[in-house]
Amino acid sequence: MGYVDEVYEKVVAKNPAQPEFHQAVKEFLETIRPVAERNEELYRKNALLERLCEPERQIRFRVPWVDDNGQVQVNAGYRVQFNSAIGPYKGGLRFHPSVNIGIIKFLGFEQIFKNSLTGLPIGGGKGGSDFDPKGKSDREVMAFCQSFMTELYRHIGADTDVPAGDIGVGGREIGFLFGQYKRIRDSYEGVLTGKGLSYGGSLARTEATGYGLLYFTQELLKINNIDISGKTAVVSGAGNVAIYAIQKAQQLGVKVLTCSDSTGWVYDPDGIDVAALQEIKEVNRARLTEYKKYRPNSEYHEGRGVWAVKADIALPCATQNELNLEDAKTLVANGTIAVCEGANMPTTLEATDYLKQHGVIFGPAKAANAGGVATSALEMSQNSERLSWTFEEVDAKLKQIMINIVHNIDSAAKEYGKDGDYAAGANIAGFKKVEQAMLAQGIV
Ligand SMILES: NC(=O)C1=CN([C@@H]2O[C@H](COP(=O)(O)OP(=O)(O)OC[C@H]3O[C@@H](n4cnc5c(N)ncnc54)[C@H](O)[C@@H]3O)[C@@H](O)[C@H]2O)C=CC1
Ligand SMILES: O=C(O)CCC(=O)C(=O)O
Repeated sequence: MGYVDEVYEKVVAKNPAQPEFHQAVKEFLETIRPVAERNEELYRKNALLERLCEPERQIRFRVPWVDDNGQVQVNAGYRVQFNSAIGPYKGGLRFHPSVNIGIIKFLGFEQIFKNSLTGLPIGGGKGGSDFDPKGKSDREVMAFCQSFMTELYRHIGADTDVPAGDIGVGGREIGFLFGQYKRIRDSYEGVLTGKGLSYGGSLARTEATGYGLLYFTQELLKINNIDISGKTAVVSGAGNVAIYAIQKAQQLGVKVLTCSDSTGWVYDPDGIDVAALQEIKEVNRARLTEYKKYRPNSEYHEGRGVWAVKADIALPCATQNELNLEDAKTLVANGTIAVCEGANMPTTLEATDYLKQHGVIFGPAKAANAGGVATSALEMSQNSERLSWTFEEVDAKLKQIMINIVHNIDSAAKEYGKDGDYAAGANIAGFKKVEQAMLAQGIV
C-alpha cells in the first residue's frame, strides 16, 4: 500500500460517518498521487498529507434562539478552520438542515485548494448550521444570526478568519451577522465578505461565482478550440450561483434551457428569464412553480431532471452529489461537450470518471467556482485600503483570475502527464503552493 492509500485509510478511520469528507479527500489524494510519489520521503517525514487532512481547529457550538411563537429553538453551529498556511481562513457559512460536521469538513478541505488557485493570500475554512432559513420570518432569521455570531465572534477577525455566504446565507444573513459582530466587538472591520454595498461590500461579489464560472468555461472551451457562443446549456439550482451563471451565459451567447430548486425544475425552450428568476428567488423567496406565471411557454416538473435535457454544456449549480453516474451516462448519450461545476462537489466520483473517460471536458468546482471567493478576497483588499473599486474594475480582475486558473490547471496537468485532466491539474496546482508554505513554516 502506498503513502497516499495509507493516508486515506487513516482519514476514514479517524473520521467515521463522514462520507462527504471521505469523498473529497479521496478525490484529492487520487489526483495528486504522482506528486506524492515524486516527493514521498519528504512528505512522509513531515507527515505532510496527514497534517493537510486534519483541520487546524474545529469549533462546534450551541445556537439557541426564540421563534415567533415564543418557543426556544436550538441549532448546532460549526466553523472548521482547516488550513492557514497561505492566509487567514476564508470560506462561506451554510445554513441548511442537512449540515453536519462531515459536510463542513468536505467544504473546508476543498476550500484550501480553491483559495490557493485564486493566487490570492487566503487559507481554507468553512462553517454553518443545520438551521433552515426557508419559511422563517426576517425576525427569526435575525434572532438566529445574532445568536450564531454571539459565539462565533471570538474565533474570527479580519486577519484571522473571514466567513462569507453559501447555501442559505445571502445578503440578509450577512447583514445580521455583521451587525452583531460590530456590536459585540465594537470594531468596524472586514470580518465578513458578501456585505451590502452601503457597509463595505464589493461591487460584483453578488455576481462573482456565476460570472466566474462562465469566464472559466469560456476559456476552458477556448483552449480546446471551441467557441462558447451559440451553445446551449442546462443549469441546476436557482440560487446565487445559478442566477448569475445564467445571466453571464446569456451575455456570452449561450441559451440556458433549465434551472431547478430543491422541489422541482423548469424547462424554458426560449431560454431562462433571469429577471423572472430574480423576482421569484431573490425578492419573493418563492418556489419555481411561480416561473410559469412569467413564462407561459415553459414547463415545470416535480423532482429532478435537468440532466436529461439535451444541451452542449452542463453547469451543476445547486449542491453536492447532484449529478450521478446515471446522469453522466445521459449527458454523454446526449453529446454534451463540457461539464463545469458551479456548486461544490456536485458530481459523484463515479460520474466524474465516466465523463472523463468519455471525452467530456470537465471543469472541477475548485477551479470553476473560485470566482466567488476570489472576489471576496478583493473585497478584503478594498476594506483594508478603505476604498471601493468600480464594478468594471472588479469584474475585469475576476475575469483575469479565472483565465489564469484555466492556464495554471492546464499546465499542472501537463507537467504530471495528465493532459486534459483538469481535476488533477486543479488539485496539483492548488496543493503545490500550500505544500510549499506548510514546509516553510515548520511543524505547525
Ligand atoms: N455563493 C457562493 O459564492 C458560492 C457558492 N458555491 C456553491 O454553489 C452551490 C449553490 O450555492 P448558492 O447558490 O450560494 O446557494 P443558494 O442558497 O443561493 O442556492 C442554492 C440553490 O440550490 C438549490 N438546492 C439546495 N439544496 C438542494 C438539493 N438538495 N436539491 C436540489 N436543489 C438544491 C436551492 O433550491 C437553491 O436554488 C453550493 O454548492 C455552494 O457551496 C460555491 C462557490 C461560491
Ligand atoms: O466568498 C467566500 O469567502 C466563500 C465562498 C465559498 O463558500 C466557496 O467558495 O465555496
